Amino acid sequence: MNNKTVGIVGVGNVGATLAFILATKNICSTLLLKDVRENIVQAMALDISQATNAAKSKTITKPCLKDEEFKNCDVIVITAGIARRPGMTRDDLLITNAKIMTSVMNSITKYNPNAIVIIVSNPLDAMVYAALKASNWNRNKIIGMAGILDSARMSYFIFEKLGYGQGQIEASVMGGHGDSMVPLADFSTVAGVKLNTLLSEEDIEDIINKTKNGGAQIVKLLETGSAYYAPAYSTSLMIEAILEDKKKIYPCAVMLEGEYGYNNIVSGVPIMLGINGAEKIIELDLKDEQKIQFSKSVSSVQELVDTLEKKFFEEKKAF
Ligand SMILES: NC(=O)c1ccc[n+]([C@@H]2O[C@H](COP(=O)([O-])OP(=O)(O)OC[C@H]3O[C@@H](n4cnc5c(N)ncnc54)[C@H](O)[C@@H]3O)[C@@H](O)[C@H]2O)c1
Ligand SMILES: O=C(O)C[C@H](O)C(=O)O
Repeated sequence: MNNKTVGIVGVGNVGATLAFILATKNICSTLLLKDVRENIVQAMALDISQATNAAKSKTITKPCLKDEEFKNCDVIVITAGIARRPGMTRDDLLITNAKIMTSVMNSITKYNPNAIVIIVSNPLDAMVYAALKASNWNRNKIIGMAGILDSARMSYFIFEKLGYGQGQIEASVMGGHGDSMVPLADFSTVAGVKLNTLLSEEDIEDIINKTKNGGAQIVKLLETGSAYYAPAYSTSLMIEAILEDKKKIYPCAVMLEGEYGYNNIVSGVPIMLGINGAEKIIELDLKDEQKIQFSKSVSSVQELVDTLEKKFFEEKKAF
């Protein structure tokens, strides 16, 4: 058993599901939970602790009602914020969640100077930007979860189309976690076999569109919120890679400083995840068409960041 502490801020659907995975799978020794809803955070800590005992896992889960109790975390996951409902895009959550993200970052940085922070709240790339801006922390320490989820969705849609290959599919998605994300069919394989060997162009196009629409599809069916099992599981993979210094390559949202030709903007790219967070950014050799799509995706995140800068950070400075 390691001696690691993971903290989760926001124990709604994604946060509570993630807590359940971490505690029952014995991924950390201590799990700290925080939420503005104090009864919920206590209920989740009790329920998850009892599940942990059923699982004979050693993780200790604690609710934190005060800022100073939520301390010395190795990894912190932020899922705090509102989720979209049918008819909304993730971008509609921008200002509400930026306020929440800024207040959460202000409250956690003081007591957790060594933490690596994983952002889940949407709109994802803009929230990573807001968290970096609120904390002034280095870019390796604040990383967004989305690429693993989007790639898992793409893998599922490939399986759905083929009817075989589950467990052998490696799909790849980069760019922002929005409608203009960039599923990379060329970099996706089934047991090493390229997609275009197995599927027609039309089928691949259909998989790409379904992947881009994967979150909205679940929002429409759920009616009251958005997906949480696949998001929580994807986040747990990032946590394991960091805590165990696995140096695994995953698509995650990070601040670009020259990579792919972009600066001061967050986007999803393959990175190496280890004990220091985002330890390396990998630059794929993209084709011209993929570069154009990536550039459109970056531009849509840039629009959100510009709105944040004008409507949120400028206004905050004025007070
Ligand atoms: N990056 C991704 O791929 C991905 C995937 C799924 C969900 N999301 C996003 O994650 C967020 C959470 O989704 P969810 O389904 O868990 O929503 P949810 O409504 O079930 O949970 C959100 C939780 O945040 C809490 N919260 C709100 N303000 C807070 C604050 N200031 N401090 C602490 N806690 C606070 C709420 O009380 C609630 O328990 C949403 O923004 C959603 O869009 C992102
Ligand atoms: O779709 C959403 O709003 C939640 C999340 O970003 C997802 O992709 O499931």
